[in-house]
Amino acid sequence: MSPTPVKVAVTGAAGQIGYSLLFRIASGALLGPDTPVELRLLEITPALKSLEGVVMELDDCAFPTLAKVEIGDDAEKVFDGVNHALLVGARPRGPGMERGDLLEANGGIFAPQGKALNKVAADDIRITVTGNPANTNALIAMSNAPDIPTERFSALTRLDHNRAISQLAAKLGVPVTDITKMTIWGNHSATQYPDLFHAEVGGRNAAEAVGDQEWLANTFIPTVAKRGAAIIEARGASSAASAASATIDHARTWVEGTAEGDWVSMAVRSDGSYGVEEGLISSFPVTVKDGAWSIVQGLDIDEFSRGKIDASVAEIAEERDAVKGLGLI
Ligand SMILES: NC(=O)c1ccc[n+]([C@@H]2O[C@H](COP(=O)([O-])OP(=O)(O)OC[C@H]3O[C@@H](n4cnc5c(N)ncnc54)[C@H](O)[C@@H]3O)[C@@H](O)[C@H]2O)c1
Ligand SMILES: O=C(O)C[C@H](O)C(=O)O
Repeated sequence: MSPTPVKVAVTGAAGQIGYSLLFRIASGALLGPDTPVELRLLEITPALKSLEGVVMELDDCAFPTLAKVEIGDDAEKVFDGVNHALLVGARPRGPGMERGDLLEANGGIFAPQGKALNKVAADDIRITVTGNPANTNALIAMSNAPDIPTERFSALTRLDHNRAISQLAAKLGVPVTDITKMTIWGNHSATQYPDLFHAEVGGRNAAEAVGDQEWLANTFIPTVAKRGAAIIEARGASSAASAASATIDHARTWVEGTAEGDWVSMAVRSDGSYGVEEGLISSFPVTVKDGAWSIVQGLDIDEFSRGKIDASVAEIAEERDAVKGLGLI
């Protein structure tokens, strides 16, 4: 095992996602069985007692890869020297709420956290925002961390990506491992666009394999895009274990890279690719190599896809304008 632990910060560590995420990270699911991990857990003061209980449980697992756990309510202390920051802590959506309702409540969390990361994180810091509205929270954190390269900020659309793979696999009766090149474009919200025109099933174009535009437009897309709401409706609480799992998938791909001939979905700062306004945090198909992501270039976007991407990006721009109005960026 390598001697120096990798420092992984998790915010909202006493929450629902945290309760699944921490045990996965500690057991090596993020960085593998040979890399010790030091967990740095940030919570608000009233949640620290509950977090102490979670730490007792982490201790009781005796994970060989867990080198140390530190907890606290001071972002500058918790983020000191961290290599990965998984920003989960935010107020989740309740029944009937849209993600936009969360902008103000959660925006105030991500500006100070961006500032703290800017001040004390390690030089190789990589930041993944899971807390909603994830794209805009990532923009807020990024805008408040001028010394951290913008490509180190990302927001989670891997859960949507995984949901899209799962729905497609079920429709075609194939294993999820047959599906490659899935893309989620745009916002982690109901406007997101899960794209089957570039996905492949066993090497064959997915939209052609489905051969049913009606299903694609009126079942597949809304099922994936509204899955978060369906889970809230069914569970009375937002997705947690699947969100934690996707957060691990996202951060692990960032470390390990994408498989040859495949890509993943990540919400990252747009460089203007595919007509997405530069500077917005939007989901794209990306490949990852040596710890750096690149937006997949050269995909043909037809009129149907263009309309869907534009609608979701327009929503991200509206959120950007709203947080600008609130002085958060
Ligand atoms: N991007 C995605 O795919 C995805 C999926 C599921 C959930 N989410 C979002 O993740 C977030 C967390 O969900 P959850 O179910 O774990 O919620 P939760 O309410 O169970 O936990 C959130 C935790 O964050 C903590 N917190 C609040 N403000 C904080 C701050 N300033 N610093 C540190 N911690 C803080 C709270 O005390 C709480 O323990 C929500 O915003 C939810 O909507 C995103
Ligand atoms: O939809 C939500 O508010 C929760 C989460 O973002 C999800 O997609 O499950």
